[in-house]
Amino acid sequence: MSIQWFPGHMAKAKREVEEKLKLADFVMELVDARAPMSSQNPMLQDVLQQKPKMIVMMKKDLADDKITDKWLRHFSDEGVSAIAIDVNNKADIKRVIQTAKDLGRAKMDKLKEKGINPRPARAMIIGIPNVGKSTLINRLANKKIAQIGDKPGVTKKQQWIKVKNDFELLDTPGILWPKFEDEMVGYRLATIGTIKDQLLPLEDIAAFAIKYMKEYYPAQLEERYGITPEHIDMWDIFVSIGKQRGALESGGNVNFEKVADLFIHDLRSGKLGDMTFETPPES
Ligand SMILES: Nc1nc2c(ncn2[C@@H]2O[C@H](COP(=O)(O)OP(=O)(O)OP(=O)(O)O)[C@@H](O)[C@H]2O)c(=O)[nH]1
Repeated sequence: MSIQWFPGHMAKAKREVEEKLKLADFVMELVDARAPMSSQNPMLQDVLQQKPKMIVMMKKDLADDKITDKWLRHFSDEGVSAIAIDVNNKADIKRVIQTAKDLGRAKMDKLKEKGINPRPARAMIIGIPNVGKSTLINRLANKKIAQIGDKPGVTKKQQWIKVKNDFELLDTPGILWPKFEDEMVGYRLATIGTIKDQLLPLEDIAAFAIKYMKEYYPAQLEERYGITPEHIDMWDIFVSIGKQRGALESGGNVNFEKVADLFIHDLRSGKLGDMTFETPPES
């Protein structure tokens, strides 16, 4: 199944981002550390044109550290400065500020060479829904500015916030929607809770994630649900989880929807451990 956004919505979001971008010297592109490529927006590159950008891999506390390191090497090989952060870690926020300051300074030095008076560099945060844009803006601003929600699509409507004396940040982020030409992108984003659950059937999302875990994180599946490599059949796996966790209907049959719901809840809340659902192309 492929997911379609309304083309009108996407075009409007792109126009809005392009408008705001005119004001910014550089961009912080936020991606989810658990699916760093799928949570990038393919349109961003042509929207950005020549603007410098840094990538901030959000939610690293929920991702697999080994794969996060691989992604950081991948972005570095591509010549993009990237950092991985847990938004609730103060040292990580300092690293965001330092990386942004360096990127901004490079841009301002170029202006100085052209004889233009230096001023604080201006940054804008861009990312797909629910990636953590508002939370990061608030941490950088050191106060509550943007609306935060744990459901996609909460950020609404700007001024410049001074981030220490290092740079200025636009108080509203740019939202670009993910694109699902590859249905795997849709499944990865649904698994980590970035797209609305209504877009794909929950049982399909759970089946996708269980299959991925069987291949890459079998120990975590076994530890919580007793699912071993002998469990080959997805039906069998759902029944096992359902019986073990009491996801039953009144007649004692396993309720598949409940199983999918509790599994996805366990996964998103980190109860199944830290995981990443996408590896860099070369690995
Ligand atoms: N564990 C963890 N959670 C995070 C991190 N960053 C953000 N979150 C959570 O992710 C959820 C979404 O964050 P928001 O800041 O609302 O995301 P947004 O990108 O502004 O979302 P929209 O308004 O939908 O565009 C919230 O529940 C945050 O607490 C992080 O580094 N680690």
